[in-house]
Amino acid sequence: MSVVSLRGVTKRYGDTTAVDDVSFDLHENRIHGLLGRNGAGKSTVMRMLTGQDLPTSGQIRVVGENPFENAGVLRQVCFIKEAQKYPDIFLARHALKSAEMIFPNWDAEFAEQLVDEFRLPLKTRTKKLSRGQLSAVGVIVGLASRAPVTLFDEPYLGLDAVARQLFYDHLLADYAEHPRTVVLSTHLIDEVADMIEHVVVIDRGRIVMNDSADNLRSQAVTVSGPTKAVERFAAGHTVLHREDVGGYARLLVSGIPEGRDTTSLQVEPVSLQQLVVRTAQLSDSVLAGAANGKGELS
Ligand SMILES: Nc1ncnc2c1ncn2[C@@H]1O[C@H](COP(=O)(O)OP(=O)(O)OP(=O)(O)O)[C@@H](O)[C@H]1O
Repeated sequence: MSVVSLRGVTKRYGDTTAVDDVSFDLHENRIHGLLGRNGAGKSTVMRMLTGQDLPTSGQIRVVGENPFENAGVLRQVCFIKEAQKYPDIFLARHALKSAEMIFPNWDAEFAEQLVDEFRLPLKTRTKKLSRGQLSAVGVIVGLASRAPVTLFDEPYLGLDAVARQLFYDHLLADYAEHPRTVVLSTHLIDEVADMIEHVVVIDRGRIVMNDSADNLRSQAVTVSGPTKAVERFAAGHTVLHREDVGGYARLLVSGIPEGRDTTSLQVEPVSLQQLVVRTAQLSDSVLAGAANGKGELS
C-alpha cells in the first residue's frame, strides 16, 4: 500500500527548478533510501512531504491527504534533518519533551535508553550541544516517536562512527518490532545499503531510479578480465563505468548478459553505492553529450 504519493510534482524557486515533474510512491512499512548528489532535490521533496513547503504544481498525498497545514497528517510524520534549530532557551530535555507532546506513539522508556547510549547531556542548552550531540537529539526523536512516516534527512552527519552504528542497529531492531515507513536520505550509501529495501534516486530534480534494492542489485554486474573477452561479455549492454589497465578492463554493466562465455572473466555483484554513483555519472555524460549535439555516449 502506498503511504506517500507524488504525482507530477514540480517545485521552482525563482529560476531554479529544484524538483521537476516527479511522480513516485513510498510503500507502507518499508525502509526507503532517497539518494542523489548535492542539490539534486532530496530535501525539497522531504520538505514538501512534511508540509513545510508547497509544490509549485502537482499533487502530494501523505497517508491519503494533502500534508500542508494538516495537523492530523503531521502528527503521523516525523521529519529529522541536520542542524535542527530549537528555541534558544531549550535544554536538550525540552527538545525531547516537546517531541513527546507531538507524537502519539512516543516511547519514553526507549527515549531514555537512547539518551544513555548516545550519552546525551539532557541539562545542556541545545545551542551549546556539540554537532554530534545535536544530531543525537534528532536521531533519538526520530526513533522514539515511532511515527508511521519517519524521514531522516542526513541527520547524523555529526555522529561519530560508533554513534552512527548505534543509530542503524536501533533503527533496524525497532523497525522489526514496530514496522513503519522510513525514508533515509544520505550520502553514506555503503553504510545504509543493507537496511534499504527500496531505492529512489533523484538527479537534477528528476527521478532516475525507483526500484527495490534487490532488483537494482540483480540488474548489474562488474566484469573484469582481458579486454576483448570483457567486451564480448558486455556486448549489447549499457556500460555504466569502464576502467582500462594494459590489456585488461573492468566494466560495470547494466543488465546481466545471459549465456556468455565467462572463461578468464571475473563476474561480481555490484554494490548499491557503485550503482548509484555510476548511474549519476552516466546521466551527467548523457546530458553533456546532448549539450554537445552528440546525444549519445561515446
Ligand atoms: N529555499 C530555496 N530557495 C532557492 N533555491 C533553493 C531553495 N531550496 C533549495 N533550493 C535549490 O533547489 C535545488 C535542490 O536543493 P535541495 O536542498 O533539495 O538538494 P539536496 O538533494 O537535498 O542536496 P544536498 O544533498 O546537498 O543536501 C538546489 O539547486 C538548491 O539550490
